[in-house]
Amino acid sequence: MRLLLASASPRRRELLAQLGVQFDLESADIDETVNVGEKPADYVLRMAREKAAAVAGRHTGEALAVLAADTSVVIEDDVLGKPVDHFDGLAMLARLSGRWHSVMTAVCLCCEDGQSEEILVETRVRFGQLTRAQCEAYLATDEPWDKAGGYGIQGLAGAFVSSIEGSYSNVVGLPLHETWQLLAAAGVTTRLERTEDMGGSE
Ligand SMILES: Cc1cn([C@H]2C[C@H](O)[C@@H](COP(=O)(O)OP(=O)(O)OP(=O)(O)O)O2)c(=O)[nH]c1=O
Repeated sequence: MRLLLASASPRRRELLAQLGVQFDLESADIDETVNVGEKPADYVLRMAREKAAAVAGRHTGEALAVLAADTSVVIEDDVLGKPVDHFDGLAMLARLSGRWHSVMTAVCLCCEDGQSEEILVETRVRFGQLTRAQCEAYLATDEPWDKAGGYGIQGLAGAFVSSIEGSYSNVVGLPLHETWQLLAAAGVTTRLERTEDMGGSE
């Protein structure tokens, strides 16, 4: 079955490729506004579902599965999306400094029969105490702007992280273990289900 990744995120593309699965890319353009009173977990699940549905809707009747995901940084039940400007980015880093927060990624897989499966994965992340100068130095790079919470654990901001509990790939945008399980349950084979190359490496 053909697999489409409904994403413009280079991180998601790289993570899905890590599973050794064949896929094509098509980005979904949806409204990412948080509804009034909406819980963070409900929000990320809705976003992943809407991204998958937007792309699946362009391919009705075709034999394919659509995978989409959404990642948000959550602190005190507030969803931190991508910073809109310097002050927003500074406020986010100041809020995360010296504290634990959650990174939630929801993954939705829409199959050709109209069925969809969703998962929500939460990783706890703690930042060490950051000075204003360190935050400013980070904001002077191009890392924060396309990332939830205004940081990328896979880049310079990896140095901000003093502890992590849970999946690392989930923070980067796609929880590999859970996505593998979701794909396998839907019959989408990854490199880990193929045995034809085994046995020749002694
Ligand atoms: C917290 C964190 C987020 N991120 C990224 C993952 C996501 O790409 C982005 C969160 O925004 P998303 O809206 O989840 O994704 P996106 O807009 O980049 O891509 P698309 O919707 O097309 O799939 O933040 C990191 O790369 N590293 C991190 O440490």
